[in-house]
Amino acid sequence: MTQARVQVGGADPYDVVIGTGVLAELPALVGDRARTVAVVHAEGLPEIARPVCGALEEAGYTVHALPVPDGEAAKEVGVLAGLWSSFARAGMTRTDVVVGVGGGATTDLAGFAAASWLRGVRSVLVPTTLLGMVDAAVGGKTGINVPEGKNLVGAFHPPAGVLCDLAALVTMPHDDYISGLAEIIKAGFIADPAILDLVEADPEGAASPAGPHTRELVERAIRVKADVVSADLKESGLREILNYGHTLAHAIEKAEDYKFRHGHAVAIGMVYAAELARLAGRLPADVAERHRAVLTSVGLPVSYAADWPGLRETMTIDKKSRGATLRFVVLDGLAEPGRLEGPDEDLLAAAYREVAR
Ligand SMILES: NC(=O)c1ccc[n+]([C@@H]2O[C@H](COP(=O)([O-])OP(=O)(O)OC[C@H]3O[C@@H](n4cnc5c(N)ncnc54)[C@H](O)[C@@H]3O)[C@@H](O)[C@H]2O)c1
Ligand SMILES: O=C(O)C(=O)C[C@@H](O)[C@H](O)[C@H](O)COP(=O)(O)O
Ligand SMILES: [Zn+2]
Repeated sequence: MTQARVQVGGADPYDVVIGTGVLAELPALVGDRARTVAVVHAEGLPEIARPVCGALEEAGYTVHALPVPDGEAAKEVGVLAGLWSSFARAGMTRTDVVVGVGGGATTDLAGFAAASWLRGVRSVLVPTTLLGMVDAAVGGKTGINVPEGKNLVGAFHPPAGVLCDLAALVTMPHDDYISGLAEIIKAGFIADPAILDLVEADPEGAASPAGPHTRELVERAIRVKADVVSADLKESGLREILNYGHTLAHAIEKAEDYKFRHGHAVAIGMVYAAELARLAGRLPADVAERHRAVLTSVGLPVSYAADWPGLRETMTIDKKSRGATLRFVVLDGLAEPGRLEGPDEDLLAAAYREVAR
């Protein structure tokens, strides 16, 4: 299978390589200044880390495989502190490299460990989930959760490269695969409606790594993300569009003690954002309804009913807020993202009723 390459621009450009056999590029990305490489991976997935460690050992590096808890449990300060200790014991210097292998939670943690160790060492990311490939590993957002909220501690620290081996997707649990589709569909609504057409034409195919359009969906979503972060790495404006649906999503994840899949929360959050825009008279009803239809067609949730005051309170600390002003990414039409600033409380609650019904 041929490989595709998407360049991410900015001060330190890098490539996202998509295909099979991509690990052959790993030693070149780690580079010849490094001696030691820390390979951070989920403890339940040693088989995923093995070829990565093997490729590095064969290239002559001293490799330390560092298992961390599976999934979201990795994004905790105690786990990060454990990695710092491991880096110290491994004698990791500024020319050494961190490689993150796994889902978005693992690469978010590994990226932040690299960003914070010695004030920043090189990282290379090898995402092994759909969500990791199309979103988490691309763009340089790294971080961990704290009890007060999702991703509240982190850094912008772009990797030196991202290697997406599509063969990894076949072992993914179905619900985690579907979770990744939510971010692909997000890319469709904010920038590339051809994604929505592909999913709608064959929802069953879209929901499987063996589907006929998997590669195209992955590539299109990566291109959307790469274009945006190339223009605005540090989220001073444009990059906020990638946060579509995330204001409520992150509040749901916190309310569910981070046990709710990220993409599932984003699906509900996008329906909420669409309802906000519809009720504000900015988005036609059929586009709002299209959110429900396309998300439901692949098995994603579109409703959620829990304590509204609690969710509302959590949303206050969203990173897009400025002072006391809550700000949402909304759509004024398909692929026409805008902002809704300081919506009144009645509107916020009314949109939530549409999600909770
Ligand atoms: N940094 C960013 O820009 C960004 C963007 C989107 C999401 N995220 C973050 O990404 C995380 C979600 O990522 P995710 O959906 O990959 O979840 P995840 O990292 O929790 O992985 C989901 C599950 O899949 C398992 N897994 C990973 N690869 C596998 C494979 N090939 N085969 C079988 N099982 C495999 C993992 O062990 C885990 O149990 C969230 O923390 C979210 O906040 C970050
Ligand atoms: O890359 C971005 O920018 C995004 O917002 C992508 C999101 O899908 C992702 O979940 C991100 O981690 C959320 O960022 P946060 O700044 O709201 O924590
Ligand atoms: Zn997300």
